[in-house]
Formats: sequence, C-alpha cells, structure tokens
Amino acid sequence: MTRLLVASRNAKKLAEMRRILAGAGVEVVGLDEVPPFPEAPETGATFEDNAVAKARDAAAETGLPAVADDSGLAVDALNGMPGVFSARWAGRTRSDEANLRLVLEQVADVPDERLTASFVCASALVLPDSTEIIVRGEWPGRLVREPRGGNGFGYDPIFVPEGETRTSAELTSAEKDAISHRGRALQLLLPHLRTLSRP
Ligand SMILES: O=P(O)(O)OP(=O)(O)OP(=O)(O)OC[C@H]1O[C@@H](n2cnc3c(O)ncnc32)[C@H](O)[C@@H]1O
Ligand SMILES: [Mg+2]
Repeated sequence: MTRLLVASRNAKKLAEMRRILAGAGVEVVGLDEVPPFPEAPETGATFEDNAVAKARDAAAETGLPAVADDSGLAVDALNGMPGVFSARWAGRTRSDEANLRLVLEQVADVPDERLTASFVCASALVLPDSTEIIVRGEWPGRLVREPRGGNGFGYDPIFVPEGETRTSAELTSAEKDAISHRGRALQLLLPHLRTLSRP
C-alpha cells in the first residue's frame, strides 16, 4: 500500500485525519514514524499558505506524498479572527482552554444573534513529483458562552454547528467527522489519494 505522511503535531487532529483517511487505500504514517526534520513556523497569511507549506516541507524531507491541514475558528464579530492564529490565540502556551476563554471574553458584549462563526480547514496534498492539491472545508455555526462537552479539541466546546443544538465537543467522533470542516476538506482529497494507490 502507498504510504501517505500526515504532517500534524496535534495528536487529536491527527487522530481525526487518520479516521477520515481510513479506507482511502493508503497507509497513513505520522511524523513520529519518519526521521525528524526541522519544521518551519506557520507564518502564512492564509490557511491555504500554511497548509501547503507544512505539506511541502514534509514531502520534500521524506520523499513521501504528504498531507497537512491548517485550520481554525473564524468568528464573524471578530472579523474572522482568531483565524490563522487559532492555535496560539492566548499566547505561546497554546492552551485550548485559554484560547477559548479569550474568545469568549472578546465576544462578551456581542449580542447572541451575531455570535456566528465557522470552522475552516485548508488541506494540502503534495506529491513526490511536486504536484500540489489544495482544498478547503468550512463548517458554519455559532458560539455558545459556556463550554460544553468533552470530545474533540480546541474550540469544539464553544461551537454549535448549524442545524445542531449540541456543541461539536458533544458530537461523537463519527458525527463530527461526517460534517466537519476537516471531514469536508479530506473528502475532496480522497479522489486524488485514490490515484496514488493505482499501479
Ligand atoms: O499545525 P499542526 O501540527 O497540524 O497542529 P495545530 O494544532 O498547530 O493546528 P493548526 O496550526 O492548524 O491550528 C489549528 C487550531 O485551530 C483550532 N481547531 C482546528 N480544527 C479544530 C477542530 O476540529 N475543533 C476545534 N478546534 C479546532 C485548534 O485550536 C487548533 O489548535
Ligand atoms: Mg500548527
């Protein structure tokens, strides 16, 4: 089976990517299973720029096809922030709890009807021949002021997807994967991954 390097240092994100890619006809390999290489900081202005940079580095360093995602929460009342800064919104400690508390503080005066937000995921596949495929998945919803639920990671406890009453941290893994920004982006990559495993 063709090996595919999934370039993420976030264990919970990686687990989601592994689940969604199961059945794609590739053997998923994590960064822990390849020799270490220096990883560039995520300095891009867009999710797409960061995703392709992560995947490009990983493919170049290992010679394997590589997929990476850059993702985050875009809050309408905050002009799309935290956006590409989602992982480190409350600073370098990168604490999920501190990040979501800061967002809640920032929207404290925003009326409920304007608490709309979306999760965004840009996912990039870079092949050994340097072909780059970049896709995007979005998951619209709204914020709640009290975190709820223990599944998922990041901002999941304060995000209620459109059409749901539960937060995304209250969805099962399978429910989240089926409709999430990451699930949608990776579905768009699947046809490209299938061509990898063809002789
Ligand atoms: O870059 P890698 O190593 O993949 O891991 P990371 O956690 O740094 O990932 P990003 O740079 O893409 O930052 C995305 C942040 O956005 C948030 N996020 C992304 N997807 C999410 C999801 O499905 N549910 C909740 N929060 C999410 C979460 O805070 C992540 O740390
Ligand atoms: Mg990151």
